[in-house]
Amino acid sequence: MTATILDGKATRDEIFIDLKARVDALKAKGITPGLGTVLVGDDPGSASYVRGKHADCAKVGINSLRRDLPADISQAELEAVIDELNANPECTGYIVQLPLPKHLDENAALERIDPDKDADGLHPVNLGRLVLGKEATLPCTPRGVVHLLRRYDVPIDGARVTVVGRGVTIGRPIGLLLTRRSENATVTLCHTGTKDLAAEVRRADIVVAAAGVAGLITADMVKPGAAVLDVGVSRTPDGLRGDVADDVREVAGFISPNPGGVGPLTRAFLLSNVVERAEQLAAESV
Ligand SMILES: Nc1nc(=O)c2c([nH]1)NC[C@@H]1CN(c3ccc(C(=O)N[C@@H](CCC(=O)O)C(=O)O)cc3)C=[N+]21
Repeated sequence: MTATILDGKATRDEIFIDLKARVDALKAKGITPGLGTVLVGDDPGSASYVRGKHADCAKVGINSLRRDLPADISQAELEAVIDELNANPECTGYIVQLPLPKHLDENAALERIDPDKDADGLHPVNLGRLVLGKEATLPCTPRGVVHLLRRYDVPIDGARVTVVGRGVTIGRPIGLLLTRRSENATVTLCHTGTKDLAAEVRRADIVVAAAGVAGLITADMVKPGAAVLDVGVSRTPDGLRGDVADDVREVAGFISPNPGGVGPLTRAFLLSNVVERAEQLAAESV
């Protein structure tokens, strides 16, 4: 058996068609959504991700607000830029690109973002609202995972999901989405303290690999027919590698590759969060 590919780029293109129509409708009412990015320093990887986000904005008609800051900026200077975006009516939502240089206090910076402008959905207020089941801006990568599964009709209700990795962008929050009544999955969260990772992965109908360890998930660990989403990424001497070994596609029923899987959807849902916020503001102003 060869797995069906969960195609993140094709799915992203579908989402963009919908977003573009919604942005056009907002523009007809005199509202143009704007996505801000705050990039500190000149890490080539981070710069390339930020470029990608602005290229996506251009595709759907969202304005871009770029704030590119030198690596040696002080905490106070960074927070002044955050305050400016919080106050700027052109900015519907924004992100502070992570990681920040080590001398800066990342949590203090993230908490200073206006929760209503938190396009990542990673502000403590939004994560707290998600835990409480209140309306919240949802984190982009978990939204991407759920959307990709639904797009390819992978059953989620009642499924056993094993998540590998406890990072803030995906591992921690994805269980909060997948265990809502609307998804109804049973989720196990594995990490470096897990005693028998292979056994936990082998029981899963859906595996979300987000550990950032190249090739961690091997074919012998995967239940035949399972859906395997490769979300982790590592820089290796051979280039960028995902968490999922190549031969898993001979066992899995569905696989989301990396690159070309969840990554493009993370970016699409960043824009989606901005468009949703602009629609809320438009509804409030009538
Ligand atoms: N505040 C913040 N929010 C983030 O969401 C955030 C961040 N900081 N810091 C870094 C990570 C990484 N990340 C990626 C998003 C999309 C791709 C992506 O689209 N990748 C393409 C390949 C790269 C490309 O085509 O440019 C793919 O998987 O096919 C990758 C990585 C978001 N992050």
